[in-house]
Amino acid sequence: MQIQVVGAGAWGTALAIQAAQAGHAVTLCARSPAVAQRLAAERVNAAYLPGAAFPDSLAVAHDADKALAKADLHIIGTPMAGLREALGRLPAAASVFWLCKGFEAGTGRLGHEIAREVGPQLRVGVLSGPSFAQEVAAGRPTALVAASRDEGLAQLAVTALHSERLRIYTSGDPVGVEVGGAVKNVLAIAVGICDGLGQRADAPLAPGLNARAALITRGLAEMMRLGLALGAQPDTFMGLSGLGDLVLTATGDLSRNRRVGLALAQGRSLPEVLAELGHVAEGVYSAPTVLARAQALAVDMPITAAVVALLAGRLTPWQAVEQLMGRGARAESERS
Ligand SMILES: NC(=O)c1ccc[n+]([C@@H]2O[C@H](COP(=O)([O-])OP(=O)(O)OC[C@H]3O[C@@H](n4cnc5c(N)ncnc54)[C@H](O)[C@@H]3O)[C@@H](O)[C@H]2O)c1
Ligand SMILES: O=P(O)(O)OC[C@H](O)CO
Repeated sequence: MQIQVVGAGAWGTALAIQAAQAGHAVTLCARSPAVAQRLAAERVNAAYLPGAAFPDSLAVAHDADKALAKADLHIIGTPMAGLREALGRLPAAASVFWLCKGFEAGTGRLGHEIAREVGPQLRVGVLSGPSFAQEVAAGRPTALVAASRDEGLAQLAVTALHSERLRIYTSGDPVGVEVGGAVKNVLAIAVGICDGLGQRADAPLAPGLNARAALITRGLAEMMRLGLALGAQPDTFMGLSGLGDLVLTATGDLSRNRRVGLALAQGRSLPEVLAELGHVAEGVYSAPTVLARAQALAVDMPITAAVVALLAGRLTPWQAVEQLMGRGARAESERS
């Protein structure tokens, strides 16, 4: 297969390497000609994925390269903020998967909603699941889910990427997979804040491991409530893109979203933390849109609401703990 990967960040680069190792003709497209030139010369993406050498079969190009219109499969590895533009540049009936996890800031759209607006004839799907780019690039065992309403397209992702090191499961519920990927990032910030407070020597009454487990579990309940209101299937949230990715991102220190939360708990400012991160932390940009969509559907998301207020500087980490712990009692299984 001819595969085009647009977006040469950590994740786009890792999957381009995987697909090339699986024997496909892969072109990794960087945003600027200068970056494309550097990647082609150095054969490694030192800025975003150091240490992962490019296989010989991996070509590098600049986005505008016309030859890329011929690809059998397009993979968009930009952050959510670049998805609309990247979709808009594809041929009308192209087959495409995106890797970004979030709601579009401003419009509040999920990827499949953007695709419906930008390219109604596109064959579309989302690839998600618990996956740190560094581990995938190093060939460490990983499982992902390729979700599309077009079963043939989901199988195309299997053909492109499935291997002994990277299992690709299929799903017919792109809405559930997208909601899981977007909301887990916000929850990972919350768990990072919780764990960060727990690490502070000056805080004997800080939240600990019990609180972390409670946040993950009640966060999953929030994710499901929003997903069901948006038309997702409940089982999806127990799968790789729901519970699986939530556990990985909330507890794994490779997570950028978790690291944002850990740093905020140490009293650092958000702009300072983001400047140091050097990579995208989608939860920061998605949190307000997750909350806005939840509110429009009368879905209660108290953890998300606390993260939004905290990121906006309206709440301190300690006040967020007090606010969440001070809520009235309720049944565990309440659906709204
Ligand atoms: N890194 C991971 O482990 C991982 C795993 C699974 C999913 N994801 C998701 O994949 C997406 C990309 O993440 P990443 O880790 O590769 O990001 P990254 O921060 O490593 O790289 C981002 C890349 O996108 C480019 N970029 C930034 N803004 C852009 C825009 N508006 N339009 C086009 N390109 C833009 C940057 O130049 C850079 O090449 C995110 O939505 C992330 O949540 C990441
Ligand atoms: O580093 P994060 O927090 O963006 O998470 C990366 C992946 O989404 C984990 O599956």
